[in-house]
Amino acid sequence: MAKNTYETNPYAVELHHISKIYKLKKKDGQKSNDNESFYALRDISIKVEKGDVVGVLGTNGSGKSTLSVILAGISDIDGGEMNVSGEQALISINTGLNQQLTGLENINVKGALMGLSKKRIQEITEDVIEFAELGDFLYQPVKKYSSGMKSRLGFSISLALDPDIFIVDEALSVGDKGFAQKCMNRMKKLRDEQGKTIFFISHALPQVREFCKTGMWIEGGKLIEFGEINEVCDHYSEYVDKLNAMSDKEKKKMLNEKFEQRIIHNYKEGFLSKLFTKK
Ligand SMILES: Nc1ncnc2c1ncn2[C@@H]1O[C@H](COP(=O)(O)OP(=O)(O)OP(=O)(O)O)[C@@H](O)[C@H]1O
Repeated sequence: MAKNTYETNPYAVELHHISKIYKLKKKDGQKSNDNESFYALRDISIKVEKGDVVGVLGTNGSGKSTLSVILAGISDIDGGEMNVSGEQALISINTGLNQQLTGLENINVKGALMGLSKKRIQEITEDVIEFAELGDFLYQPVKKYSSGMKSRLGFSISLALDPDIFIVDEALSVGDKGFAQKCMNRMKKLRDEQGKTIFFISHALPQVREFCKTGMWIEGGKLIEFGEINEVCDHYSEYVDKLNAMSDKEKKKMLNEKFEQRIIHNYKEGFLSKLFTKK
């Protein structure tokens, strides 16, 4: 369903009514024919111009990571249409590294999977060695890495692969301050000197305001606002302040209501594709 178009298209990413559905585990006593599923994302449409830097906001469980794997082409959508112009790379805490392989082997596997030449893989390896600053840990299996070290490796590999579209999902939150700053400086260069398209998923609002041009706020799997970054951040902050002012009882009630609204009873495979996908 995801198309990759390289022609002179002003948009890096176009989402037309996309939805993502997860199956819910059966509750005790639930009948086997009561097929319940859950909207992780529902009917989201946006157009992101090439070179835009989009800050993705939303409270826990709102659907940001689900969106990141969809944008990266790792996860399929269940309805709607997605057009992507260019190569994408996801940088996240779960970086998709093979835990059994060493850091160096991971670079080789990634390069080989992408069909790169030996020479290109060698260049990428040198870039990763320089940027990640992992020293001899590169010869150790990734399962022996700390989460910050995995983030260093994942970030460095994605940078070296030089994609057109970066999707950065909370990746800086586990790195130490020095490395996070180094990554931020590099991302600013990608934005200002190379005109890369970046999706930046983060709960760090001051950083989002400073770095991004456009804001995308999702809540309960739905798109609430897509627009100028400071406006979207202001509205999102007001919402978070209101949530914080609620009593525990009110919060619980609201969370349960949000959850209920996302449930699809008697879900039938493929019904969304029929509803939303343009023929
Ligand atoms: N593989 C899965 N199977 C079932 N449900 C899932 C799966 N992955 C995510 N979900 C659910 O989908 C919803 C969206 O999750 P997602 O991880 O995208 O949220 P998020 O906005 O990234 O949250 P956070 O800020 O906590 O990282 C959540 O309710 C989550 O429980």
